[in-house]
Amino acid sequence: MDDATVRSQVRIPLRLPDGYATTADVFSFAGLADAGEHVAFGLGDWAGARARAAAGGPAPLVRPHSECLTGDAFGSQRCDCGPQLREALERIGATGGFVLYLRQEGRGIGLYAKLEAYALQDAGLDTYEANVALGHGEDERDYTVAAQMLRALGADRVALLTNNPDKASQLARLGVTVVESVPTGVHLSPANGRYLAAKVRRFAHTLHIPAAR
Ligand SMILES: Nc1nc2c(ncn2[C@@H]2O[C@H](COP(=O)(O)OP(=O)(O)OP(=O)(O)O)[C@@H](O)[C@H]2O)c(=O)[nH]1
Ligand SMILES: [Zn+2]
Repeated sequence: MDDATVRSQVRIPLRLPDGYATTADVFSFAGLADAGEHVAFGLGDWAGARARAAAGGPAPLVRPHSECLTGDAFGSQRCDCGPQLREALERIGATGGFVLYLRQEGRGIGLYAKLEAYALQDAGLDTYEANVALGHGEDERDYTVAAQMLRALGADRVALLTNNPDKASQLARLGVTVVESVPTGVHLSPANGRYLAAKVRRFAHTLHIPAAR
């Protein structure tokens, strides 16, 4: 795996629709393994958290978040992406760390294919079967760029904010020291129950979904 470098760093004040406000240092990169414009958001005292980790202290909290236009920007209820991103900004802001915003829309198949996969789910397939019916893998994400970004940021010993064991195992294989995986909250909506259940059943996500009443 080749090294990437930080290409630019700029400060952006953030205010979310619910009023939550914070400031992020947003990083771009040169030399990433694919052509995506992946960005890292340094939140809270990320520099202090990084320095403490380098001195053998606790590892900074990092969320590798795969892009979901419908959920992250438009509040789609079909998934849990928007609330997970919101949760990550606040939790990582409190402790200092990074959100890696990975341009892996639709678990790597792209936005148009994800919308087609939604239509197949409306016809009865689960989220993974729908990908396969479209000729894709169940989950096409490769986290090489996430490992490159962490190395470029000087933060390759991390606590991961995720329920997805594949993120932790791929990053560990890529040389990142994953001290622990910290689960996110469960963000159930009227329309995402089957989707969350499929993630638990098929890909061993560490989500404890309350039983339906
Ligand atoms: N193909 C496909 N992609 C989906 C569907 N629903 C959501 N996604 C995508 O799945 C990805 C979810 O990303 P994350 O929230 O980072 O990852 P995760 O695997 O759920 O793991 P966590 O870290 O626990 O949230 C995004 O890229 C979404 O666009 C779906 O039904 N089909
Ligand atoms: Zn989503």
